[in-house]
Amino acid sequence: MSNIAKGLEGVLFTESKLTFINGAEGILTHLGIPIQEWAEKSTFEELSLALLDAELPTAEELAKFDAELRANRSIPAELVELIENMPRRAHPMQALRTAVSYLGLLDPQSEEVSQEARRAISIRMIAQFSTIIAAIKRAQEGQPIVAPRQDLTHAGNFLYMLNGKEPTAEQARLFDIALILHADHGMNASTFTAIATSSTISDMYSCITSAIGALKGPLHGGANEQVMVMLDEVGSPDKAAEYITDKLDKKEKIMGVGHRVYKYFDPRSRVLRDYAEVVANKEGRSNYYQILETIEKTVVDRIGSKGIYPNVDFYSGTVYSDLGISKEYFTPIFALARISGWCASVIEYSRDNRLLRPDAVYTGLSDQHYTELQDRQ
Ligand SMILES: CC(=O)SCCNC(=O)CCNC(=O)[C@H](O)C(C)(C)COP(=O)(O)OP(=O)(O)OC[C@H]1O[C@@H](n2cnc3c(N)ncnc32)[C@H](O)[C@@H]1OP(=O)(O)O
Ligand SMILES: O=C([O-])CC(=O)C(=O)O
Repeated sequence: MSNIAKGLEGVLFTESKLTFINGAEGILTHLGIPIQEWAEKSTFEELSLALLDAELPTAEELAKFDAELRANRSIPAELVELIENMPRRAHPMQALRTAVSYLGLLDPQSEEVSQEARRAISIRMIAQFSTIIAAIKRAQEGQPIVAPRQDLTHAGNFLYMLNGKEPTAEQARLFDIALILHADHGMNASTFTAIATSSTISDMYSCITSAIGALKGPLHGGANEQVMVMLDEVGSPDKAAEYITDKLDKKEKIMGVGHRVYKYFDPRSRVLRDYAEVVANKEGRSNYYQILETIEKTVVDRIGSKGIYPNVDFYSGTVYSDLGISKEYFTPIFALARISGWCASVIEYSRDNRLLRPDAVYTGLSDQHYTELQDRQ
């Protein structure tokens, strides 16, 4: 009987210097630095550069990178036109997948796979993801697309393009922290997908388009949207415990809890919970937070012993809601942050590439012969 690692659980397929996770204790570090410190002291721009180069940048390197990001925010007019003409009913993740694939068609460097080209394309994609996602939202809502500004931070400019008005410094910083928390997470399904694509020596746009497809599913990045669906279904805090108990009795999954690696609190969920609480204390928005608190308690009491605790997707939506972002855009926002981790991981793996090609235990028939169609039952 062969040993099958179902879901590749626990399989080590490469080495990485970027991200360390201790799932039993709920520890996450990038370049050895705890995620809480990145969230408190850094910026999305700095973490993105640190991941791309696998080292902490100097002030000069960061300033150069930041300037490159700002200079590359605009997207080609052909892509704006495509976004404006996309079907309104499309989910924004479908739209993002198509837009990124199209961006690859428009980039004359897209087929280059040297490390230098991969890095240059990564910088452009990190810069342009925010413009694409904001444009998709504006177009889907029938509003004019807002051109990027160079004088705002990455997070501030995204909120500006999304809402058509400049965010406060507090809003921009809150969003920056959310981006930091989502930027990278080891060999998660979408990063693995990006690496699997790059391992055939395919181009960056193909890697990232495949990663977007993997992130979209509700067992991965799509869970943040589903948490909001659940909150709306629950409706009020007094109904939350019964709702969860009922779901667990029926052996249904609760969205935003459980994780392949964390068997304790995902540290990112703790940071987001603190911000969600701040948001909750603002007038009129406490309902969601109170429902989440009750769900967390009910889940941990009932199945915490199985290692089921809130993950990063549990509290993020309440923070985004406060920034005026509707739930269909929660997963695109995840992609807006994870683009850095995807690009950095592809670059890291490509340095010493080996084709990814696992195997399956064959359980089908043997010693068969072809039966003519008319002779089959
Ligand atoms: C950014 C991210 O990708 S974070 C994850 C986002 N996804 C979600 O929030 C979706 C909800 N969560 C899940 O579906 C799962 O926890 C996953 C897919 C994330 C991880 O799943 P796995 O590692 O395959 O865990 P597995 O399915 O083996 O679960 C172990 C046990 O916990 C239970 N369990 C796991 N997650 C949940 C959940 N969300 N709700 C209820 N029970 C759960 C399983 O039913 C199983 O119980 P059993 O041993 O009695 O059969
Ligand atoms: O690591 C995982 O499997 C999922 C996750 O939390 C992430 O991608 O942020």
